[in-house]
Amino acid sequence: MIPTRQTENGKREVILSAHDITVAFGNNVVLDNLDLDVYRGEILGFVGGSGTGKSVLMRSILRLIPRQHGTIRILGEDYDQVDEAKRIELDMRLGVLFQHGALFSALTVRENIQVPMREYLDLPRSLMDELAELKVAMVGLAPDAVDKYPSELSGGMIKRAALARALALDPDLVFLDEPTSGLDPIGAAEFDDLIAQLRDTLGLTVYMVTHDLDSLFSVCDRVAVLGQKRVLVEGTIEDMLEFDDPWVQSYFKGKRARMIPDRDSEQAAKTHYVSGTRFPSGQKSETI
Ligand SMILES: Nc1ncnc2c1ncn2[C@@H]1O[C@H](COP(=O)(O)OP(=O)(O)OP(=O)(O)O)[C@@H](O)[C@H]1O
Repeated sequence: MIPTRQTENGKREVILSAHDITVAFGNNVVLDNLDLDVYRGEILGFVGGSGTGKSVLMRSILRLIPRQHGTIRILGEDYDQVDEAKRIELDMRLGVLFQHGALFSALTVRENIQVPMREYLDLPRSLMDELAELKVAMVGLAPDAVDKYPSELSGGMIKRAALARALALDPDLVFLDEPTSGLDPIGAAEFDDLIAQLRDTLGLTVYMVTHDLDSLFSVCDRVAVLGQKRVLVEGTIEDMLEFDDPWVQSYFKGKRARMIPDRDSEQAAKTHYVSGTRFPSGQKSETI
């Protein structure tokens, strides 16, 4: 089931729309007239070969790098056409988790989470403290993690703390750049579960750049594949498996791929997996 909010005419609400996006660095055209829609309440997995431009697209959407052409609409508003006040309002609707967490090492978890609050809001310190503690609980960290420095945290805890910071302003849409990279299989599966839980409880929309097949199979409602400088195909995992393209076929059906668990039935719990991949949390390793 894809939990999406419907607009009044019954259509799924597009929360982010990238249209006709072209990004080039000198003569190196990385994205060429790319189109992509993200729907409210979904987890979209964004995949593609190394160097195809996944990070470039994410950074372009976030206006961290310029584009030559194209329109970005967030919550129906054209990012380039709105006034400064509206742009700030839209920025507050977005949260970002960069690839290695990117926490400020000189700040505690509490202070890291409060960075966006200080930037965008004018709140009393006691309220910011309460909010930081709430976010820490929300991402499944122990209460005492709030006053630790990043150097005192494990890799998985850093990802959670960075997610807590991305959630600091209660965004509608979060961008996650390879959130499970560097985590062990159990930590990665737990992180996937957390993302799915936040989608279900907060109605969060998630744009996730990933190489992690397990995340794609277990939590993504939809997948988009970047190739040939554009979105080559988008749809369900089943759509990917049927799509006639050598890269897509080898990615989703290759040695590292596995059977699709039936996510809507109890059979999922019994699904056997190809050796070498990780398992949804709560399942024991079982190989065929
Ligand atoms: N700031 C930049 N200046 C010049 N070229 C860049 C810049 N950022 C990215 N590129 C180029 O854009 C292309 C796409 O890079 P990008 O980092 O988006 O790939 P990716 O799909 O995220 O790869 P990976 O999966 O390996 O992280 C590469 O050829 C890269 O060298």
